[in-house]
Parts: sequence; structure tokens; C-alpha cells
Amino acid sequence: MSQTFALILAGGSGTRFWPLSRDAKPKQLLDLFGDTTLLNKTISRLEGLIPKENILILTNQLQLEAVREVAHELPAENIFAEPAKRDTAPAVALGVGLVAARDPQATMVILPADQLISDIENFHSVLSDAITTAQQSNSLVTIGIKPTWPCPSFGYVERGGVSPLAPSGLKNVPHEVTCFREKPAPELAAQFLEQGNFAWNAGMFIWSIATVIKELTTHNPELANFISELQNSDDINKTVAEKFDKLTPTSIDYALMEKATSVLNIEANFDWDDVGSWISVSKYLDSTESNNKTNSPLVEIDSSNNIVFTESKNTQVALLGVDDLIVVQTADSILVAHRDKADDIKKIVTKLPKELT
Ligand SMILES: Nc1nc2c(ncn2[C@@H]2O[C@H](COP(=O)(O)OP(=O)(O)O[C@H]3O[C@H](CO)[C@@H](O)[C@H](O)[C@@H]3O)[C@@H](O)[C@H]2O)c(=O)[nH]1
Repeated sequence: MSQTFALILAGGSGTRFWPLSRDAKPKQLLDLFGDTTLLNKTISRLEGLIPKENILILTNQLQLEAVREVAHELPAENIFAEPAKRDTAPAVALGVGLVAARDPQATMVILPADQLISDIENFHSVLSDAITTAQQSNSLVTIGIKPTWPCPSFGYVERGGVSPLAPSGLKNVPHEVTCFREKPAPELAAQFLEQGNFAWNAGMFIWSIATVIKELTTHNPELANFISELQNSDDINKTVAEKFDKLTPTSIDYALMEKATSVLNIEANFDWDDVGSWISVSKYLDSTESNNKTNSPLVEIDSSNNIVFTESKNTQVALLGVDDLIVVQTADSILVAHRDKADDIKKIVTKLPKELT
């Protein structure tokens, strides 16, 4: 019987969370909620769905040690560092090659490492049905989130009717995808919301090895060739070292999903948050009556709508006559920003000395 593997993509850089995040410690490696890292939550969420020996993680050299520490329960040989940063399309192709080497009949679940999902029961139910669909439909299966605002930094799928390829008896029924559009301009995203039949792409992809190779062969021969080289290689590490950094840097959404022939979508009936900024994190922090959010003890006078995050949770915070600020304190840096600028923190990072990024 063919096996199911999870491939966790954990090699992104997290400049939006500076000064807490650094090149070697991006969002997925941060403990933003006072319990554990997002990567740890991503691995734990798979318990009961995919066995640990079938969970693979791809990261980069800079983050490898920290990822190994967080993912210590996985077999060491399941954690790989890409030799160069090439975005998610080459990473996914490498993952397909690694899984194909273990089981060419396998089904794969590609997962981001940095999302927050707490309804595990429904997450498992949706993914189980997505796995069954991928095995029986020869399609690339996506997960759709009901959009709440025209966010320009997500992908969008246009959902058609129930797919004629849908296996029978599923609780979560796959729909056809008539269009996949990655990161549309704000006006187009607004149009999608108005139309009403678009969902956000959750960034998770479920497919069989055979289907993804077939789609790549048609739509992205460069990545299909790379996978074929891995499959024919006597020494995968050597082939990766020689070929990976020559691949075109792009995301899997542009490299394949926008062009793919057969894409299906299952609606997520679980909570989902991609934790994109300090504003998103603040939703989960303690709040005062004046809507000041913090992870530390706080006193306030005439201050409202501030977000204060301290690396050491026992730091006393005092707010006096200030509104709408984001303040983040670590051992070596302090960020003070207007909350309207939460999405621009990455711009500040470009001005900082290298040792602080
Ligand atoms: N291994 C590896 N992982 C990477 C790399 N670049 C990014 N990642 C990881 O891949 C995941 C997604 O990458 P992002 O770069 O954060 O993607 P995005 O811009 O948020 O867009 C994707 O996710 C959205 C939902 O959050 C989707 O809506 C969108 O369509 C797309 O799939 C994250 O877990 C990130 O750490 C890389 O070069 N290598």
C-alpha cells in the first residue's frame, strides 16, 4: 500500500517580527504565544494523521540547528537544509524527489511551518479527505479559507461546482478550481471578494507523486527535470549540491499552481491564521480595558490600542499618554512603530546592521 508523507516548508525568513525574528530565527521558530514555536505546533498537529517517520522538514543552513532542536522527535535524516535560498518552488521539487526516493507511489501533504490552527479534529478530517481525493482524482488538491478582507498577500482560488472527480462518501467535498491567482493587486482581490466564489489559498497542497510530476512535466520542465535527476541519482546529496542553486527562485504558487491543469479545493472548516504581523499576534495577547495588548505585566494611564511584546515575560511595562504603538523589546533591540506600519517593519530591517538581522 502506498504511504502518505508530510513535507513541512520551514525555510522562510521572518522580517515582519523584528526584533524578535532574525535570519536564523524566523517566525516558525518563535514562541509568540507563550507555549511553543509555530513549527512545533505544526509537527504536533500531524499526530494521529501522519507517522513521525513520514514527516520531512526542509529548511536552510542558517536555521538548520534550531529546526533540529525543535523537531528533535523526528528522525534526524528527515530534516534537510537547502544549499541556497530559492523560495518554495525548488524546495517543493526537492521534497518531491526525496519522497519519491522512499516511495514513488506516495501521496504528499505540503504544509507551511508557520500557521496557527487549533481545531485539530476538523483539520484532520479535511486533510484525510484531501488525501483520499489526491489518491483517487489525479488532481492537485488545495485547501480554501473563507476570505474576510481583500488581503493582497494571499493566493486566491475561484471555486466552481462539486468536482465530478470527487470520491464518494467524503465529509469535505472537493470543488473544481477554475482559477488560481497568487497575490492579486488590492483592486483585483476586492473584486474576488465581491464575486463571492473565491477562497484564500491556505498554502497547503496535497497530491500524489505521479500527479505532481505529470503537472510539472507539462507546466514547469525545469523542476520536472530536477526531480528526474534526483530520481536517477546514485547520490542525492551530491545532485542537490550541484543543481539546486541553479533553479529559478520562485514560489510554488507561481511556478505551478497558477498554471496547473487539474486543481481541486476543499473548504477548511477549521480556524486558520497565518500570523502575518504583530497585529495578528496581538489578537492572542492579554488585553486591558483600553485595548492595550501585552505578554508582560502592564500599567497604563491615558494610553490605548498599543501592542507591547517583551522577550522576557517578566518585564514591567508602563504606558503613559501614548496610543496606537507597537513596542517590541529584546535583549539587544527595541522596536517602536505606529501600528499602521506593522506591514513595513521589513523595510526597517533593510537599514539595520547585518548582525542584528
Ligand atoms: N524550505 C523552504 N521553505 C520556505 C522557503 N521560503 C518560504 N518557505 C516556507 O514556506 C511557507 C510559505 O512561504 P511564504 O513565503 O510565507 O508564503 P506566503 O507569501 O505566505 O504565501 C503562501 O501562503 C499563503 C497562506 O499563508 C497562500 O495564500 C499563498 O498562496 C502562498 O501559498 C512558510 O512556512 C515558509 O517558512 C524556502 O526557500 N525554503
